[in-house]
Amino acid sequence: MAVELEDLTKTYDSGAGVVTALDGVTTHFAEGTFTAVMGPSGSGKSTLLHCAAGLESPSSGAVTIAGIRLSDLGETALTRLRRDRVGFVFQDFNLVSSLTAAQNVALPIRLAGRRADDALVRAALTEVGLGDRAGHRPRELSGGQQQRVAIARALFTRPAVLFADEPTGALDNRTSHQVLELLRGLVDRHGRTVVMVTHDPVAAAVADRVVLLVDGRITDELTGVDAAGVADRMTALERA
Ligand SMILES: Nc1ncnc2c1ncn2[C@@H]1O[C@H](COP(=O)(O)OP(=O)(O)OP(=O)(O)O)[C@@H](O)[C@H]1O
Repeated sequence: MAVELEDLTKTYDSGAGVVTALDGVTTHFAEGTFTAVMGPSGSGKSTLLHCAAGLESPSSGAVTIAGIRLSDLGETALTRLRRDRVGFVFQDFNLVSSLTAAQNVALPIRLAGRRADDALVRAALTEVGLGDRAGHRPRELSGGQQQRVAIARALFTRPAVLFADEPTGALDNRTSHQVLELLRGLVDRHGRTVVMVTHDPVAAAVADRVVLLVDGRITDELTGVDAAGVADRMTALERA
């Protein structure tokens, strides 16, 4: 199993009182599968992704990535696991504007004090269809191409799972489609594991499974549905 979540809770104690962002989430993400996480605004989607990726620690419950229980790790081991076993992409790409695509892909490895092999960097860019853009800086690339560089960077260490928080949120329909096709292909052809938060039923329908979150709880799971089916379910949820 790539990722297992066991009775996860997460509460935030802000000035205005305690907010329960996750309220007993148990699920798993199998290797070589593509899962979409959907739900109304504030339902806990980003919190779920951050806890599952080890970016935030849950208030209770357990996260296991590739058989390693995160709560068993000290700070150094957790940092290493996050760097080597977890990939993360964001809505706004988070590339360094002064660096080329190749340098962006190599950056996490270099920050870890290691050398990134040029041929491997080029292979990572080729895997996302950008083998000929290695020397381009982000401003010389389209939004979709920038997101593909971010995906190449996230996958460079061959992580057990790629988490994506609204990866197509800043892209137009056509470019979104290309990024979703890429993610689908990474799962189908390379056996990667992808977990993606999205608001878009069209994006969710590309996944194998759609997990629906409401008020920090998983209320439903859909498989084999098209975009209209996902949209209908979301509309029903919002009316409920
Ligand atoms: N750092 C924080 N401090 C306090 N409350 C927080 C914090 N992060 C999230 N929350 C609260 O936890 C709940 C879940 O937030 P989360 O961002 O996970 O939802 P979401 O489903 O990703 O929302 P959206 O679709 O709007 O991005 C919300 O009520 C939010 O206000």
